[in-house]
Amino acid sequence: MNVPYLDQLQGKVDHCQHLLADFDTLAFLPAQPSNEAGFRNKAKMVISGTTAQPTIGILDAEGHGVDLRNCGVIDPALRAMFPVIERFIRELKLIPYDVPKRKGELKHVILTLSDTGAIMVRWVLRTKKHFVALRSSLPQFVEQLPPGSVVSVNFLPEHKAVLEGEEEIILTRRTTLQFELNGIPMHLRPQGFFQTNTQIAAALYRQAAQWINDVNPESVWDLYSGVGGFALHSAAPGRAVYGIETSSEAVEAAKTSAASLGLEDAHFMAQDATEFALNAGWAPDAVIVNPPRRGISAELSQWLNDSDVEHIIYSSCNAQSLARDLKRLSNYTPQLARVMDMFPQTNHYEVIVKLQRSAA
Ligand SMILES: C[S@@+](CC[C@H](N)C(=O)[O-])C[C@H]1O[C@@H](n2cnc3c(N)ncnc32)[C@H](O)[C@@H]1O
Repeated sequence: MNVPYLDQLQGKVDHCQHLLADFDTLAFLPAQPSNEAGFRNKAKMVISGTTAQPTIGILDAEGHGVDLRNCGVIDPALRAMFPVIERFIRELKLIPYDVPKRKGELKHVILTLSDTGAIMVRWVLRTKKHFVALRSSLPQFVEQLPPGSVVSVNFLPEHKAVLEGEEEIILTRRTTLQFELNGIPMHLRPQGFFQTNTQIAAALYRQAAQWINDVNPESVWDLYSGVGGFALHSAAPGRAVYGIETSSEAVEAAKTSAASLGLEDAHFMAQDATEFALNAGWAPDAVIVNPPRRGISAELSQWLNDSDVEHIIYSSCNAQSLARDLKRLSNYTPQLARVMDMFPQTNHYEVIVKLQRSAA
């Protein structure tokens, strides 16, 4: 922060070029800039303090609440929700969880904003104590939300430094937050992953779709597919697309999008990406991978390296694991890369790389 935006962006390009310097075939396209403020479509807020005076933000080193309602990277439409959240905490007498004392009920509020303006609000509670109050006040709460919004309650009974638990109850009749990126409808269920910067997510999917269409494969695997952004953008008549993702919630959301687009040759499966590839018994013409920060497994790199896959698109949020994985993909030539600034005001960025199998 406090670094002029274009200097931030250049710093990320320099960092990425440095990490990928061994690949002398690689050309960098101009980086994709983002809005430098208000770009985050997700606010993961810790609730602390008291019922009368809750803090909405993060915890300090001693576990006490620090208010971050005015954080400039959060979309203003989400920031506008914080007074509503505060009012409901007071009116329903919700007791914020006190981390040092391990007491209280309301741990977090997780908000996601769609490009349509609709919001998903997830209340993360320790126990069911406040559940009835939240459910009974749903009509009044929904009145404060934009049309198309979704409200749920998540239970995190353990005293753990994680954001959410496994059990989730959706309170609204609507169960998915709907986005529309590049004209493609996408659905997000409460526990599915969605890229945190909608503007850059749309640019990322456009870039991948352009590279896929340039080489026009008959079959594409989208590994680590989340709610299906890459697969849905890669679909075309005469082309089969397969999205593989461990979160069954995300897979269900991707299937809903594919059905609404009438895509008959788009298939989404809840499975480990490595297991899927190693047991598929066939290889597609192109593979897109977009793994978590740890990158792809050594087994998946090995399988890809020995496969008949002609093109790989690797979208990474960690250029360090990307550099390691590109080294393992020694039978492929990295051709093009583009830094996509998913996370302005931080050192983080997304980078997308196009590879082609090297001539034998
Ligand atoms: C960086 S996100 C990318 C999601 C998606 N491609 C998108 O654009 O939103 C990584 C995804 O990988 C999923 N994931 C994590 N480990 C996995 C594994 N072993 N096999 C398949 N998917 C996995 C996560 O649930 C998450 O949705």
